[in-house]
Amino acid sequence: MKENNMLMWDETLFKESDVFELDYLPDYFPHRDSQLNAIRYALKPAIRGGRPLNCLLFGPPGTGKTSASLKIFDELKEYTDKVLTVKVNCQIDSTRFAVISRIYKSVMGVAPPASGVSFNRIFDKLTKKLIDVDKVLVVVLDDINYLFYEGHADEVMYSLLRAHEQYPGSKISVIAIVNDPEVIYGFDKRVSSVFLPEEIEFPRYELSEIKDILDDRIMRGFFPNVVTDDAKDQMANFVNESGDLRVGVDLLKRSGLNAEKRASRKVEIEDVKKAYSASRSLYITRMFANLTDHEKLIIRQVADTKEISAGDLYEKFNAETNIGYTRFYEIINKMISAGYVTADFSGKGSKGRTRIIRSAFKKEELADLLKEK
Ligand SMILES: Nc1ncnc2c1ncn2[C@@H]1O[C@H](COP(=O)(O)OP(=O)(O)OP(=O)(O)O)[C@@H](O)[C@H]1O
Repeated sequence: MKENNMLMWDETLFKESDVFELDYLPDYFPHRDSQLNAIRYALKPAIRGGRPLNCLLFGPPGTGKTSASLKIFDELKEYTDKVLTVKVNCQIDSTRFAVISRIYKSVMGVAPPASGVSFNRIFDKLTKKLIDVDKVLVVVLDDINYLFYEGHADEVMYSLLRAHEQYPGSKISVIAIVNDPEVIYGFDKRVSSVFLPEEIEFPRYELSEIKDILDDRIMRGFFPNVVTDDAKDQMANFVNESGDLRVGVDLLKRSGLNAEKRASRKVEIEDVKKAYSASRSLYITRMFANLTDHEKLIIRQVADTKEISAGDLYEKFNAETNIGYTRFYEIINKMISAGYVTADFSGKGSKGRTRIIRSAFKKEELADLLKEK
């Protein structure tokens, strides 16, 4: 009898669609043991009621920084009730008042009044509560770079990290999450002298690691044998272009939905290819939002050409910004290590070997983002 490859109306390929949601915290969290151990070590003093060490988790997008901290929070809560944990998404809460309101709400169980009350009043109530109940507070400031844009980073960090000076007995520590570790050089001295974080790097995942993580998600999320081997390989190769696991999780979901749309019982390579442009544009939009204006300009200048020598690019960049060679090289090297541009040596240059820079993005992929600038 011929196998029925068509899906009935009430059938689905998804066994557990929650595992493809971005806030899903996976049980299986491989290839991050050293990072998880480093966070455990930093938070250990909290178990004895002490103030934990501060941490700086850094690495490219989608490398598990947020998930790793949340997993350790879960572990910690199983161990002790001495610790309160809060995650603040600084892209959403990007002012001192917003950050403290978020923490207040989590600790007190109610939001502070939206107006007519000062930061100091709220902070005062919050810290007194922590002292009263004798709890340690660990705050994750996710995407902390967003606090710098309007100049709130120092005030937020200062308030949290020096709280014990004003309120003896309060114990607050911070886990700052960021793509680019250079962010710590942006803090003012009063903050950097107390932040002194454990720096924990989250490197890009390798292809074999991506495959391993995606396989586990497929096993949990889809019914058996739904995703073909070709489709799996295609997905892993796509994710490997950016190294961003978030693209992978999104790709799995969209590919499954594409297959269902065709009423197919299998997720095939065509479903993955069709899904990829939406998943990739999600990645590019997020990547772009995290760049400084100078970095955006370089990305645009490289994408405008098929390829450009490093010297010519410097001249174009310098003409618009007046920025010198050393800083230009720092920015370009950062863009290379993030994988946003590539650099190959060519034998051609008039002064010997020259670096040829190419964009990792097509001009069209950036067009909408660049229009906003
Ligand atoms: N080692 C891993 N095992 C399983 N899933 C992972 C792993 N690393 C990342 N993921 C998944 O990838 C997605 C992105 O992870 P996460 O948000 O923790 O990354 P991030 O480094 O904090 O990203 P960003 O810098 O963009 O905020 C999540 O859905 C997460 O479940």
